[in-house]
Amino acid sequence: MVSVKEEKQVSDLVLLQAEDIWEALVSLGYPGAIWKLPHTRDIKLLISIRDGIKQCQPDIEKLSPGFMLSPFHWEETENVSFMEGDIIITFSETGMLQNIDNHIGEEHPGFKKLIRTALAGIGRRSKSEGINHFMLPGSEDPDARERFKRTVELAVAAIRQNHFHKVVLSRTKELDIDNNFQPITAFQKLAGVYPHAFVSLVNLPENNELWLGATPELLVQQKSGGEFKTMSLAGTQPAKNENGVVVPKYDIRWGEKEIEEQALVSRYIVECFKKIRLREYKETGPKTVLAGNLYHLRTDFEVDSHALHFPELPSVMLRLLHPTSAVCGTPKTASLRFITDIEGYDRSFYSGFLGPVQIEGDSNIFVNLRTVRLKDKKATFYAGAGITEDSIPEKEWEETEMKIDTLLQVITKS
Ligand SMILES: C=C(O[C@@H]1C=C(C(=O)O)C=C[C@H]1O)C(=O)O
Repeated sequence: MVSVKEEKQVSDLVLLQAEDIWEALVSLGYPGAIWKLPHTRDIKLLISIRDGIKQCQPDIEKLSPGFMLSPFHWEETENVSFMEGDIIITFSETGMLQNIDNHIGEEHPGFKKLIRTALAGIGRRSKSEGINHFMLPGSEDPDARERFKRTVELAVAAIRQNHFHKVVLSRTKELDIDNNFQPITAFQKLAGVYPHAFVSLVNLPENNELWLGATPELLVQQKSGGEFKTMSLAGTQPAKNENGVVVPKYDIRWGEKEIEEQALVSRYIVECFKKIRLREYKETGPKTVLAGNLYHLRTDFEVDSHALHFPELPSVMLRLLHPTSAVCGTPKTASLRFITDIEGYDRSFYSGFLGPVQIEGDSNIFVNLRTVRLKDKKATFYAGAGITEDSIPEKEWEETEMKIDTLLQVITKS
């Protein structure tokens, strides 16, 4: 028998918005992720109640519905972090609850606690206005720019000595977070502003951190109908002119450096296909694509994995692709060694991969770019730039600033 109180709870569920459930899962310490796929309207929220964050092999085609996450430093035989989709909730673009897919049953105490906490939070809903709550540091680390430029100079010298062809060097920018900053509000804002990106917010209670991002780069997509997709994305220039107006795509011209840099990523992907003797792929591009405040060059690669009777293609390719030369370099081993020795910090989940697996039969794994880690009242932004023989250190620094601005400009603007 359902009690009157419980009946009321069920009817109240429709009142719940994404932010109510997000706040509840964070306060209860459940791992979870909320995301919006490019070119879709729905927002999905996944909560892992029973097992916390598991470690497993990224066998995409064999996994149950969940959310996968890996740091940059990951080798093909290692496990990745995986959140089982105990509860998967769909919200409309405006945050209204549309569907609850509950894999643990209505009577599960964890589920009941989540709903009770979320319902109690309705009254405390945050306002989406005025989220300008990052505190810019009074004086930015004056050495950061010079340090980064020195690493670029070292990379260019190593390239000229033929140690490798390309390396992606990255850095961080750290800001203090005000107590009123709401990550979920920032997520909603990014999801509204960047329809072409994979926008996500991930709660990792074991690490006491959240990751928020709006990445333009797909690593591996596998649809239930057999469509497999990956892409090479590189080459960067600002999308707006000096007057703040977006320059139309057809007016964008690319220099030799960017064309070569992106071609190296495409070549790397083709090499991965060659390793598994896969010749039946469709290659489209390169074309100019908008990603927030930036333009990039992109080539799409598509395969029909059903026609090839190759169900394990997504996990085979994930293992071959990561880290691609869009975030690491070519050749892989030498550029990775250079990053480990010279970059001077731990990338953590930045330039790793993340995304939903087997949700309604589809898996969408992205490269974790344009991302910020929220931890201990500090926001750490991450960005990198592809270094080739022709790199100019000052321009590479500016590129990382622009990439950091993709998030910063949106989430600090009220
Ligand atoms: C490394 C990043 O971006 C990657 C590097 C790019 C480049 O070097 O031009 C462009 C897009 C991404 O593949 C980043 O956003 O931090």
